[in-house]
Amino acid sequence: MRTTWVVGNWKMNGDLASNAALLESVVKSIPLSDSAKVAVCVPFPYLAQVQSALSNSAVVLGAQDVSQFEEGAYTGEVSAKMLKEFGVSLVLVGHSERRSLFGETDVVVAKKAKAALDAGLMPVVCVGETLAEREAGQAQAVVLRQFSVVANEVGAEGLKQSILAYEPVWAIGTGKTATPEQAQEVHSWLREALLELGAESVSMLYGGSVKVANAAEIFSQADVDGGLIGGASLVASEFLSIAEAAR
Ligand SMILES: O=C[C@H](O)COP(=O)(O)O
Repeated sequence: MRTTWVVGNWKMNGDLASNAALLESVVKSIPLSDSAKVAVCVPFPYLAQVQSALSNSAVVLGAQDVSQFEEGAYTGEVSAKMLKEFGVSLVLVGHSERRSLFGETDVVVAKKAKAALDAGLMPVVCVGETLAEREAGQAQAVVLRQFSVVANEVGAEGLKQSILAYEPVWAIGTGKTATPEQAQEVHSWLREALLELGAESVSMLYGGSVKVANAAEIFSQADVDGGLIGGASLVASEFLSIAEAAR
């Protein structure tokens, strides 16, 4: 039985006042026992604020990145152990913005997933092709390469403690969503790869311009187990309606 997740990624947005208002609306509307799990991945400086706002709620606290290193002279880095101390349960690794803007390679992403797992965090491993790669017919090769580097690092047991997220780079923040069929096709490639490793129960999310209008149809695809939501996670009513669509 796969778990359905709706994970909000605030990216580099928010401030103390708007976070408080957003969380108040989200927390009061998410039932303590829910068929879909809801999480928010927030910027590091707000972890303490959000941890406190989410106490006694079913909403799970997540971060957007984690260091591949455990501890030491790594200026600017935040370790998995530090995230744990603030009640973080899951962490995004390999988001396309980290890969393209901050030079994270497949190997670095895999090490981050391993560091998260070693500290007892659930990595949300993001994969996805660019428009140029899709147009060159390379989507399958790219996504499976990104997946397999992580799989080799963490093994089947590590994958079973992880979530996968397929985010076509061309659909992120562009308003251009993959069609439900395009999303399902990529998810089916990944599901097959998971099956070969005996890890087919891993939840797989779709991300990229998910909105209230398209969420239900995307989530109804056979291999889609919810969504990774960027822009729409900053508006309580939209995020809550998307969570509703996942139930
Ligand atoms: O992590 C979330 C994704 O990058 C999707 O962002 P978006 O919903 O704003 O397109």
